[in-house]
Amino acid sequence: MLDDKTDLKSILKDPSLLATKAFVAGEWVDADDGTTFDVTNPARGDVICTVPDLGRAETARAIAAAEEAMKDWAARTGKERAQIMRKWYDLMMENQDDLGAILTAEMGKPLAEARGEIAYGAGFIEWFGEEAKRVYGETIPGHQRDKRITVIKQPIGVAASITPWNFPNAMIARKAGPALAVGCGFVCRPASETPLSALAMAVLGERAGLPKGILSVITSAKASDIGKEFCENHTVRKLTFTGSTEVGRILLRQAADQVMKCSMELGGNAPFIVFDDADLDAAVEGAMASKFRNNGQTCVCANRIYVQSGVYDAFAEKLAKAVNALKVGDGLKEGVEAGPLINEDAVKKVQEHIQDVLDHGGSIVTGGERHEMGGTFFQPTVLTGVTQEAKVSHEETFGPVAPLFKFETEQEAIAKANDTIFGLASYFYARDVGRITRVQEGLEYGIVGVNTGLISTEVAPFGGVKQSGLGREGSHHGVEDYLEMKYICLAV
Ligand SMILES: NC(=O)C1=CN([C@@H]2O[C@H](COP(=O)(O)OP(=O)(O)OC[C@H]3O[C@@H](n4cnc5c(N)ncnc54)[C@H](OP(=O)(O)O)[C@@H]3O)[C@@H](O)[C@H]2O)C=CC1
Ligand SMILES: O=C(O)CCCC(=O)O
Repeated sequence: MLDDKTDLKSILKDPSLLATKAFVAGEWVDADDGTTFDVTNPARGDVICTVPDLGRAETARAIAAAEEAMKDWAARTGKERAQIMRKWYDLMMENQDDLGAILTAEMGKPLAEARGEIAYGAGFIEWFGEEAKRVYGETIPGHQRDKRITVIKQPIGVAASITPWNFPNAMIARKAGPALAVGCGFVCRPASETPLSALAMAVLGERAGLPKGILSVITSAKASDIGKEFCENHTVRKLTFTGSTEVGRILLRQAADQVMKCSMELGGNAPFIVFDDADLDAAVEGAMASKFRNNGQTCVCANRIYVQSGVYDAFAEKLAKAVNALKVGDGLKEGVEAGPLINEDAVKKVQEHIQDVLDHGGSIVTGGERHEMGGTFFQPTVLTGVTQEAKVSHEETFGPVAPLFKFETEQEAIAKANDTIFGLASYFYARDVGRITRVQEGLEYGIVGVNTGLISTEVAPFGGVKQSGLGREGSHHGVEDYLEMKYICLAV
């Protein structure tokens, strides 16, 4: 275990996984101009290491190399690609502890969660490697006697990704997985806060036998330059992004100039509804999992908790008890369940949302302040008496704040849950089968968790409706975003 003075490298079983150069066109490189930027540990505030600050020129080289490497990669059989991806999956799982420690150090989530993310991320590599063998086409009865119609699916071309800091491994894995599986080249630009997990994945990808140039990792401090290169470079055929709706809109506008295909996994504002016939203990367990996973910093975290009036007080009391039991601290230390927030801006947003609830007549049941550990640690918080006028009912808090709204009827709960521009994940707890059916059908969301707070898995299609995004990631549907359909009409 890392004590406060030990450096990260010294606790890794394989210190070579802590790569500090960028991976471009199959080479480990510095920036052309030699510049670097710091990667810091949000729990301690200290610098872990520096990485190269690449720009558009290096990104263009990575894109060109991906195009070149694709010629052979796409020509291989699905099974050949699958074998390399399986090896990559195995290496990720064999190195789960080290990858987890690197992830915790740069991002802050507790080690157990970080190891869980490695398994989750590796799962996408395994799943999509298997799918490589199942990129099926179609035959369609001809429209004239002498016509034969077939539909084949081909890799879309070079795919580029931009991903956030909250899942430094899994968000890349669920984009790289389908792209590489179907034969695309892949260039990723990890968040500037968390480049180390991406580089460690590339180390293992190289060991697994991914061909030179098929995968590049662009470390950079300034995202907008790399985003522009991705959108303006004519070799890139696909942009896949996870992050805020605001940045998603910018990228969609930029990508429009060359009519680039885009997948967008954007912000959420997940409602979590507890009906009066719910198993309350199960609902509290689900709310803890959904709300406090990654310290509230996921796009599928419960953001608004609606509780029916008959069980409101009992639920609030049980939830506050569970929240008070959470152990906050440095994620690299044993038993910690909630780490720091990613940065000071995140703390300010949490404070603003809490103050706004108080200004609208709500109250704090527990938490509400910076944690005594200082830095960006924040007390897990429960708020009651929250109304639709509060900011938290319209904006993602992205922090450990559980705001409880009261409602009376099923129709009211559905209407309030849908009263948002977002439509990613939603959750509800109930036992009446008629109610369960009506509510799951009535929620305008891409994902509905019924009597569960955990919905993430590589085997299901993850994605949102409304302004939460475009496309689906995971499941057999996940490869479609990286394929083009070609219709062939043969006269015989
Ligand atoms: N849907 C989701 O999964 C996520 C949602 N969010 C939401 O967004 C809020 C802000 O978080 P934040 O991390 O700043 O999210 P952003 O959307 O700003 O960042 C996500 C990624 O996009 C990059 N980026 C930022 N601006 C541009 C640009 N102009 N062109 C190209 N890439 C860009 C970032 O780079 P860099 O790291 O260098 O800034 C990062 O890699 C959160 O509080 C949360 O509400 C955040 C993360 C994930
Ligand atoms: O917050 C996000 O970026 C979405 C990932 C969460 C998940 O896959 O469960």
